[in-house]
Amino acid sequence: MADAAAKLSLEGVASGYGAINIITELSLAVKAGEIFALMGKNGMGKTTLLKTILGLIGLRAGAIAVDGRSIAGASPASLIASGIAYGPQEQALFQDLSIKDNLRLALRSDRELDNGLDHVYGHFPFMKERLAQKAGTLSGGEQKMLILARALMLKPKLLLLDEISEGLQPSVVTRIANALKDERQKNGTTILLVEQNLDFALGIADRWAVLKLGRIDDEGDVAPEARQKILEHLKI
Ligand SMILES: Nc1ncnc2c1ncn2[C@@H]1O[C@H](COP(=O)(O)OP(=O)(O)OP(=O)(O)O)[C@@H](O)[C@H]1O
Repeated sequence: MADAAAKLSLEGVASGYGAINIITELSLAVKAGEIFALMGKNGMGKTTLLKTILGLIGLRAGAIAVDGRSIAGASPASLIASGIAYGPQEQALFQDLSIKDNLRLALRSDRELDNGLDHVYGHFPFMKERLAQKAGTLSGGEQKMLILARALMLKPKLLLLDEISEGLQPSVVTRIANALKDERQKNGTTILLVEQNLDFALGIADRWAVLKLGRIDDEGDVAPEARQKILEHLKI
C-alpha cells in the first residue's frame, strides 16, 4: 500500500535495463515539504530510480504514488504537467539555444513565460541580463544553475534533482542550496536530491537514505551522527 501521507511514496519498486533489474524491491517515502537526500556509490541506481519515478524507465514491479495516487504508467509529459520537475545529471541543455529559449522549453505555453522568468530571476539574477546568451557559452556552474532554473520555471510541487552540485565551486553550491531552501520555504516544494556532495546534502536535507544494490540500505534524519554513518556506507 502506498503511504497516503507522503508526497512521494515507493513500495517494492523494481526497474532496470534489458534482462537486469537495477532497482529491486525499493521502498521509500518522502514527506510533503521535505528535502530528502538520496546517496549511494557510483552505479548503485540513483539515476535509474529518478528516471523510473518520472516514467522515463518502465516500472517492472511495485507502486509509485504522488499525494497517495498511483502514477504508474503515466507519461513523463503528464507528470511534469501535474507539478513534477526534473533536473537531470547528464548534459540536458540545448547548447545552441539561448538561456531564454532553454527556459521556455519547460513551459506549456508562452503565456507562462513572464511569470516563470520572474521566478527564476529571484534565484539567479544574472540570467536577466544574459537571456540571449547561448547555453553552450555559459560556464559549468552557470549551466547547472540554468538546469535548476528550468526545473523551477513552473514552480513545481515535487522537484527531483540528480547531482545538481556536481563539479561546482563552493560559492555556486551555496547559491544552489539557498535557491532550494527558498523554493521550499516559499512554495512548499518537496525536493528529492540525488547527491554525492555530503556537505551540500546534509546542509539542506531533513532526511537521508543510502541506496545500495538497488534498494534502500539505511536511512535516517539529518542529525550530527548522520555524516559519519553515511561516510561508512560510501567507503570503497
Ligand atoms: N541505458 C542503460 N542501459 C544499460 N545499463 C544502464 C543504462 N543506464 C544505466 N545503466 C547501468 O545501471 C546501473 C546504475 O546506473 P545509474 O546511473 O542509475 O547509477 P547511479 O547510482 O546514478 O551512478 P552515478 O553515481 O555514477 O551517477 C549502472 O551499472 C549502469 O551501468
